[in-house]
Amino acid sequence: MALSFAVVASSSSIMCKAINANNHSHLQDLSYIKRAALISDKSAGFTSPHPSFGCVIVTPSVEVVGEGYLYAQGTKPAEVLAVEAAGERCRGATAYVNMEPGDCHGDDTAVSALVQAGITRAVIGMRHPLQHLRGNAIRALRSQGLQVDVLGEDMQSKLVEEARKACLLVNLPFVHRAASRVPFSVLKYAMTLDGKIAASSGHAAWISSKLSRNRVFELRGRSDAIIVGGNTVRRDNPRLTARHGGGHMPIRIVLSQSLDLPEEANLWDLSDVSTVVVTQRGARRSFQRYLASKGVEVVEFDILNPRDVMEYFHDRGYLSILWECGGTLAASAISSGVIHKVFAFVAPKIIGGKNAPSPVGELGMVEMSQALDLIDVCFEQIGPDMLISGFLQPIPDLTPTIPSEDETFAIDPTVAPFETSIIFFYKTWDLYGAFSNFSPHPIQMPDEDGNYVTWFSVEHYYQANKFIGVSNPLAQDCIDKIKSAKSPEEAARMGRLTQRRQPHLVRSDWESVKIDVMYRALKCKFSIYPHLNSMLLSTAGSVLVEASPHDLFWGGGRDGEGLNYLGRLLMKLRSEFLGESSAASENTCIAL
Ligand SMILES: NC(=O)C1=CN([C@@H]2O[C@H](COP(=O)(O)OP(=O)(O)OC[C@H]3O[C@@H](n4cnc5c(N)ncnc54)[C@H](OP(=O)(O)O)[C@@H]3O)[C@@H](O)[C@H]2O)C=CC1
Ligand SMILES: Nc1c(N[C@@H]2O[C@H](COP(=O)(O)O)[C@@H](O)[C@H]2O)[nH]c(=O)[nH]c1=O
Repeated sequence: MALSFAVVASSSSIMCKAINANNHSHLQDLSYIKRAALISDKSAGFTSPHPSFGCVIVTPSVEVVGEGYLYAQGTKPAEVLAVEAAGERCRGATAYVNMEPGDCHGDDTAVSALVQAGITRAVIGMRHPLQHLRGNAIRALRSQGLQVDVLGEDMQSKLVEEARKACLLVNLPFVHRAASRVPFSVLKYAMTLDGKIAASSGHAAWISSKLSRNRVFELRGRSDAIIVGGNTVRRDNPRLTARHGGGHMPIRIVLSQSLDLPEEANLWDLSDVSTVVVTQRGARRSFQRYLASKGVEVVEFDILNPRDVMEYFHDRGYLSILWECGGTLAASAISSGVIHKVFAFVAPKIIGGKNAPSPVGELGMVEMSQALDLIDVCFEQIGPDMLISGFLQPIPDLTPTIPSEDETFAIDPTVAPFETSIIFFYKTWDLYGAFSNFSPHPIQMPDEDGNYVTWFSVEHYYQANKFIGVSNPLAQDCIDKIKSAKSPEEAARMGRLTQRRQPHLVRSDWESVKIDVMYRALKCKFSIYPHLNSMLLSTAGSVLVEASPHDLFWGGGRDGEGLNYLGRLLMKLRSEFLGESSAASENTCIAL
């Protein structure tokens, strides 16, 4: 009897231990997934726009041996960096990633890095939000024998939901991109305790404290664009730059129907970053020309409403927008349903004033029951101010809009999508992202002395070529900087900024040679990567269009008014590849 009791006792304690151990490892899993989400956010504010990926590698003895995060599109994937850091200790280890790797370029760098390193288990915070990538990496990892646990699918609990939410939040702009046709938008304002965003004179500098305004610089640095209305430009003459030291600068957008804007304004100074003025078709044409002469881009709309404007910027690839307008435009944006989150800085000050403006103008509501309730509200004290933030709309649930793993297709040149008669491509994360100059495919091109030089992407090579052959040493400096730019986006920014600020450094024949420069770079790219070559060939019969709504030279424009030179060059190459193998003998690049 005593013996059997002892047996029962010991088997139940073994069971308890097993449950505790399971629970413990479950909690560990969640803490490492949260860590992956946290580190994935490290690149926010440095480059844009791109999704955030983080990877943490943990050994069976529960030691973190490698971590990595994606710095920008086109840089080393988080998984590769983490595997490199962990080295041999990857064998038998678990990789935690906040989001399923999304290999949009026809290769499978992230997946193969994990497989080849000997990782045996992967825990994934969420499936990739984009339909054409969703499930691919999970399937590939499983087919290579890894145990793959996806939060919310293979692991479920209240705590799992919490960790999954951390993963969703860190990529919220990207989740929105997958779920809707407008970018993720945040309305930010600073108001006094009595709810005014300016005195009745319109004076507003400053309501919130310096500490709060520094936080605004950070918010700006995490956004792709900042929007204000015409009145704020007239009244505040804002700069709207992210001045918290280095990092990414969002573009500035002004919405003005009348275009009755000042001739001199800080926003027309483009030395740090560009400005786009969005207006009603036909408004003050002479002022439009004036702005254009200063390099300010003007975009016309038939009817200027926030939803159309947001759809346009979505098509331009913007993921997140910060609205820093006054109450008039804020009300219009909220009514149009394009604002997703609010950041309200409340300063302990009272200014009074019957006509002093408030953060949100007329919404047409008459009863408190109509008020919009914020979701997931947070309160944070910043110096003397209180920051209240919350969502106006729930986080999109992608599940119903995205087919299951089995329904999605791999990028396979033989299947239906390539049969459409017009194939649009633009951002690297899109289905045909590998056609973009920004896709991370290094090329080797001969320099002026015929020596082969490696460029991280076609965009790096193209931007650097603007300054080649110019005797000024600053031009060579610029080439060197572009060459070592960490991402194609950074290379583009450097090249465009130098061209704008120091036009004398641009080679005099640039306009006449740029198409050829691009052609040679593309030819190299599509010659040396067999999977890109077959993807290009598989589009035979379709028109290729770079779906840039604003680049009217390389892209197709909003309504097909663009010259689409990038699409044309790709189609020319495709004909050459299809037509003759002799083209290979003329190749000006070597295989990598
Ligand atoms: N404390 C704070 O956080 C902030 C305070 N402010 C203060 O707010 C005041 C300005 O507020 P407000 O007048 O509301 O300024 P807004 O920034 O909201 O500008 C309104 C203007 O936006 C343009 N607009 C374009 N499309 C639309 C549309 N669909 N709906 C509405 N407007 C559109 C119009 O410009 P146009 O007339 O050119 O056609 C309109 O007059 C200033 O005193 C400023 O200092 C401003 C921002 C933040
Ligand atoms: N007055 C006010 C804000 N106002 C916003 O900041 C803009 C000025 O930006 P900049 O020129 O870059 O410093 C201004 O046009 C308006 O959009 N913001 C705040 O955080 N706190 C404040 O008290």
